Amino acid sequence: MNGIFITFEGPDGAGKTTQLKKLAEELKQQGRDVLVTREPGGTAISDQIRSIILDPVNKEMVDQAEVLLYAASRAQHVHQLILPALAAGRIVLCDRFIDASVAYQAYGLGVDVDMVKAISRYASSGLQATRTYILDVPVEVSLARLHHRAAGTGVNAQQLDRIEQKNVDYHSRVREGFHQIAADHPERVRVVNANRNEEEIAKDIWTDCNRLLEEHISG
Ligand SMILES: Nc1ncnc2c1ncn2[C@@H]1O[C@H](COP(=O)(O)OP(=O)(O)OP(=O)(O)O)[C@@H](O)[C@H]1O
Ligand SMILES: Cc1cn([C@H]2C[C@H](O)[C@@H](COP(=O)(O)O)O2)c(=O)[nH]c1=O
Repeated sequence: MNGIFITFEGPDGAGKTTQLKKLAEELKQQGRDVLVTREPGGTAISDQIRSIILDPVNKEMVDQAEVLLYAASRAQHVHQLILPALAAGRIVLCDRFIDASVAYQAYGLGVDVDMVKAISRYASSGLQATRTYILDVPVEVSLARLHHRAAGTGVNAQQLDRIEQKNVDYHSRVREGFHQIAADHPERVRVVNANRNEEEIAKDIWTDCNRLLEEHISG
């Protein structure tokens, strides 16, 4: 694996996609070969699984099915898209990865953490991110951003996806999960205060990413 795998994590509406796009633009301006992708999704099969997972109609989905569907989507994504891109030396920027399963399914739903990690490891054949940016904001802020974005596109609260519609307690547990992940993996994870304006956040990520790229080249 010659490429670099960078993931963006954080609660729904924290601003991950906004920051991922900004970083992708900066890297492309440097002439780097960048692949932007997301989970669940990234391939045709993974996107079909995404539709099932997030469809608000599927309210009766049991926790086991949810864990396995995210893992199935990830398995296809990793093997069909991410690993070949990394083997070709590309920089892969992924909107969510295994940490999301740990935060949402383990901490959010209460599924056993080691079980979620083991299933994720199997799905991804042990692939780990080189660097993970966790965008951290209070839950009220991320949910307000989410609703504001939805309103801007004419989407009402009932039309939010199945996970976004979960209650504040659930989203608070997810945020705690991300904090625990950061504490467990200080070498890989950078927590970014996302309760600031977009440019300040982007500057911090860019500074860290540049350092990472230099280490990668010299190492
Ligand atoms: N720093 C910021 N300050 C205020 N608003 C922001 C900031 N960053 C992003 N937003 C806005 O918040 C909304 C959510 O941003 P974005 O889609 O990037 O979040 P996300 O974390 O990718 O969401 P999701 O979890 O649903 O994928 C958008 O309307 C975006 O324009
Ligand atoms: C990978 C992954 C994602 N989720 C959740 C997190 C979000 O609520 C949705 C994805 O929607 P987004 O708008 O693309 O962020 O799915 C999860 O619960 N578990 C996972 O492994």
